[in-house]
Amino acid sequence: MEVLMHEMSNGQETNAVDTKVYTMPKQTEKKVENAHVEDGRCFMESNAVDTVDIMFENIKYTVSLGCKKGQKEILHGINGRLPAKHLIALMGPSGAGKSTLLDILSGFRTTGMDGNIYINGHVRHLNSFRKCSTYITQDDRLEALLTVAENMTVAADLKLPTSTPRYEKETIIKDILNTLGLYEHMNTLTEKLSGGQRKRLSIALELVNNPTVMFLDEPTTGLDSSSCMHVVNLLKLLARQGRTIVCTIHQPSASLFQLFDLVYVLANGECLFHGATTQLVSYLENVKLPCPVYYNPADYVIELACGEYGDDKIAMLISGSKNGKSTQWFQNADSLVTANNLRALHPIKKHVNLNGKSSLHATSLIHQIKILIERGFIKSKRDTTLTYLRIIVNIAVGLMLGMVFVGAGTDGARVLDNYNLLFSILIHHLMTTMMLTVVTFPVQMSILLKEHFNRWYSLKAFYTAITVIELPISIICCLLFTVITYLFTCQPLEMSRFFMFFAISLLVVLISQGAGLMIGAVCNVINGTFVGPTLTVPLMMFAGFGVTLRDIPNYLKWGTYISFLRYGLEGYIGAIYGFDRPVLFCESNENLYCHYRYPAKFLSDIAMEGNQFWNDIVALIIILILTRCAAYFLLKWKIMSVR
Ligand SMILES: Nc1ncnc2c1ncn2[C@@H]1O[C@H](COP(=O)(O)OP(=O)(O)OP(=O)(O)O)[C@@H](O)[C@H]1O
Repeated sequence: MEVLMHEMSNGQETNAVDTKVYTMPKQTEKKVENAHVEDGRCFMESNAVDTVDIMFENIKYTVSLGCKKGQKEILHGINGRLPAKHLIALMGPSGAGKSTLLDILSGFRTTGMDGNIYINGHVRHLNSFRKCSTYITQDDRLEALLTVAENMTVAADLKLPTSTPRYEKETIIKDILNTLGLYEHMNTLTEKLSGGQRKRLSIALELVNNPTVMFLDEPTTGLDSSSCMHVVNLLKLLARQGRTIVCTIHQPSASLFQLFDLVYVLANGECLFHGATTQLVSYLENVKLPCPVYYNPADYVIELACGEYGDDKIAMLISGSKNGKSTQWFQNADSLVTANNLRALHPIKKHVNLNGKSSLHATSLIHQIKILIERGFIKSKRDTTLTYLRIIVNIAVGLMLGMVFVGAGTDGARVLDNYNLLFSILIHHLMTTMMLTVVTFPVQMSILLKEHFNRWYSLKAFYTAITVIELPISIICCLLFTVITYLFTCQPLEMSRFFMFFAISLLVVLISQGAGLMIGAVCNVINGTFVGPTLTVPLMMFAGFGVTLRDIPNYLKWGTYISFLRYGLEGYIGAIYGFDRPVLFCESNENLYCHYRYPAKFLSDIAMEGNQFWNDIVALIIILILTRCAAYFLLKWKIMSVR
């Protein structure tokens, strides 16, 4: 990995292309409480950082409020400067626009945005910027069933080039965990970590590829004061190492506030103050709104921003900061590097392909799939709900159906019972698989959004991996269920019929998963649990449940062609009663009239043909491909739409 290193010594920066060991300046090291810095060295000593200075000008952000409701401007032409090696706080009351600004600066949101963002004096090129930046969301979107070390290894395997030797990856992981005080929790499952540890793990994961710019949305929310100090101290340490660190924060205590180098105060999408934390009190005096003695300036400025002292005060602050344009209140305002000088210091590297998307990820598609599959299998092994419960439910329901419909498969007098059984089997496969996906996918979706944005892997890799991971467990559950119901209910003991039956079941399971993914990609859990079962009713009707296919009105016939349950049912009927099945033995009423002794009679009554099996298989395969493709494109759309 070819990177430029900025060696720092006591705040002075010199460019160096070598990989010299960076020793923390003793003063800084002392200040950073609890930071685990081994022998005064830190993990990024060999992963040099090219510093990034961010400027933004006249940023406006507008959202559409929906059909005929017009638009709403959330950010109103704000400006600012986020210099390298600074820890910057975005502050403001709830709804001020902090998260929106963070999303825009990080490139997470692009639609509806107007204005200019410059990176080291150059107009921001989003893909290039994303390569050197990372976004840590407020909620910790972590793989709960992996240990800290496993999570870190996955991150290293995905975010570092495949050419990086294993020992180097391990050294990086160890150093990061040491620095963030997580080394002793390496083998702890992530779900067992405390809130503060989880927050630190979120940061640790994103540090693996040594990003130059870090955006953090409320990293201290939900933490006690000591954990808050710990996290912010760590961020300060990381900033001192050459990074630009921007985080939103609600209302910091005085001690927490003074840890930040710069603060950017927002109210109603406008800037009230942009400058050094140490300058806030002077600024307030300057605009004739002096901070009361013994008052936390952070609290006071938030009260002003909330309008507690009148809206005219907000207007005074906006004009005092020139809506963020003024850099007068920076610590060394005169020594700020101009845009021209920044451009000269950081010329665009000739080898950088600004239009290329190919190098957005550090590893190849195949490698990403491999790592994600490995991660998926570890999760499946540990997830008793998803894996063991699925197996148990399939065995239990299989046994129940088997006992209720025992012997129905051979008895000519119970053909209708058997027909109901086949329907029940279809509904079981549909509901258990689809609803499981609908309920569990949103959790995966939130992790996907974070990891995909932070360039861990492509959507193709994620989608391929989840498809592959599901396959073995789906096959096992489906096989167990099929064997139990097939044997208990005495379906024809012919290998070919059994496998035909199993093939139909498996295809229905896989299609139901695809349908669950489609719903899960678009809906949240609540909407999904409503939409899923609601959609099954027409699917059942079009399959011939309660109404024979012949009796469905012509204008609704199209439904029978798209209902995969129809092909499933027809396939089952073909496997059980088709292919010239001999005359059935009427066990329960041997001496009486047995209406469906001849399978052909039954097929004619339900308006199905017994020889359609292969057509049904082809139709199911086509529907499977279509649902899987649709789920992929819906996921892609979802990812784009949240931005
Ligand atoms: N898509 C949207 N549609 C309508 N309004 C939106 C949308 N996104 C954000 N807003 C509004 O923009 C304003 C700023 O939201 P934002 O989440 O940035 O605030 P915030 O300062 O981060 O608040 P908090 O601290 O409570 O998270 C809020 O009033 C919010 O309701």
